[in-house]
Amino acid sequence: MPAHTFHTSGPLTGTIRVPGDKSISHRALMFASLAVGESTIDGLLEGEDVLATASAMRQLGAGIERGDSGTWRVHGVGAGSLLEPRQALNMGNSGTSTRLLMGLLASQGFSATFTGDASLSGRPMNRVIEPLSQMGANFEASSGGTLPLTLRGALPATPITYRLPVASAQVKSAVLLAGLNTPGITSVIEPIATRDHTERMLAGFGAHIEIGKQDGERLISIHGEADLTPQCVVVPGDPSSAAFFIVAALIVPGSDIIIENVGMNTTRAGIVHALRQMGGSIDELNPRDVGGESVADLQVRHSALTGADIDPALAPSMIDEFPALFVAASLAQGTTRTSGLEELRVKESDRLSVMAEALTLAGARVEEHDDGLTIHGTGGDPLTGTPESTSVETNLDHRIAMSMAVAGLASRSGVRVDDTAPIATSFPTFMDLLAGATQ
Ligand SMILES: O=C(O)C1=C[C@@H](OP(=O)(O)O)[C@@H](O)[C@H](O)C1
Ligand SMILES: C=C(OP(=O)(O)O)C(=O)O
Repeated sequence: MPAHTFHTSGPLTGTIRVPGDKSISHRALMFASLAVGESTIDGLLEGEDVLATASAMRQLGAGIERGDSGTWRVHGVGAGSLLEPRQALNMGNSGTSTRLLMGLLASQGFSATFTGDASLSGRPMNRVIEPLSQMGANFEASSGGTLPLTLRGALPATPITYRLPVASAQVKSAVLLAGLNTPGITSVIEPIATRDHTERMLAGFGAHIEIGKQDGERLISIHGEADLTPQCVVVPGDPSSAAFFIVAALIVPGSDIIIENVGMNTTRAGIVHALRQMGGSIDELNPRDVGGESVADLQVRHSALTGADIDPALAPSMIDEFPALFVAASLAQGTTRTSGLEELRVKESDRLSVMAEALTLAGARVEEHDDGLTIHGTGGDPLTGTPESTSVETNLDHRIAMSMAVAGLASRSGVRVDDTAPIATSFPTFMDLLAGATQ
């Protein structure tokens, strides 16, 4: 449990690159494992969550190696030819690995057991158990639908049309992945659009996938049984990781930094809109396309932020960025109100209550509601917490650790984060990049 105290820093300057997108990295490994032949992946995020996906796919029969140059090679076996794992699949801290793989295995003719760490073992799996049971899979789960759980796939599974009761890309993806090895058409209706990497990448791997509308709602249909073709995937930088450096540069006086190669897919870019609404200076340089995804270099300059009412419709496009946004709001002039964020309570930690408590300890004025936080900012003055450095509990949540690290940069007495180890799940180079950018 390495604790670390983050102190007021000099301005963030220079040019940095954040690691590859976590959502795209998981999917690249999974889809390449399903395509018969060799795929390559450049820019893969080598964080613990993605490595958990890699080791699960190896247990399921794929060949996966990292070359010396950092290119990953994946020898896929085919969507209908995965092997029964001999041991439980340990998903660590990763909800995405768990829910997407549950989908994938729901239409295979064998059983698999999923385990995870204390955080993951508290997260709701009924949201995927429900539609996958409709497709014919069987589940033995802890009461309340949590890990550890054992899934017995259905072969053949039954195609369904499923309307998402919660805006979740993981649930959407689980159903579509179950549909890959299911005869017929499996469809998901998405009343509120969520990140669309699964649809984009499955199409790129040659799956027959259609996107349309039904009663004004997004309808995604996959034709099984699918044959995927190997690809050379290039993973763009993760906007969710960039968010910590964007906020840090906005709140630390004198900062002017360039973050290269950041994914700007509109289903992920909500944080940039919200921070601009608060007066943040964020310029998109050199916009381009990388591997079918929009990418830009972001120039971010210190800005006098003002509080704002954040439109709840933005939530799905910045769901993992709210902890960082709350830090920006704590330093803004005036009040920021957020709502529609119930989903934050079922992430690696309850991100509404954990951030409310952590920021309050650090000296921010925060009110917690059922579905959001209201934050009264300092107007740019440093946060003034307890006289000794404020000690924050990470709760096995990487985004809490990194957000409070950023809060420490704008804090009079520093912020002590009790456990920085979870940062390695999504952003293993965070500490080094932060030290380099604030020199
Ligand atoms: O599909 C994905 O890659 C993800 C979807 C989101 O979760 P939900 O689907 O639970 O909203 C997000 O929080 C997670 O970090 C990654
Ligand atoms: C919620 C997150 O990830 P996951 O659901 O994959 O654990 C996250 O990275 O913030």
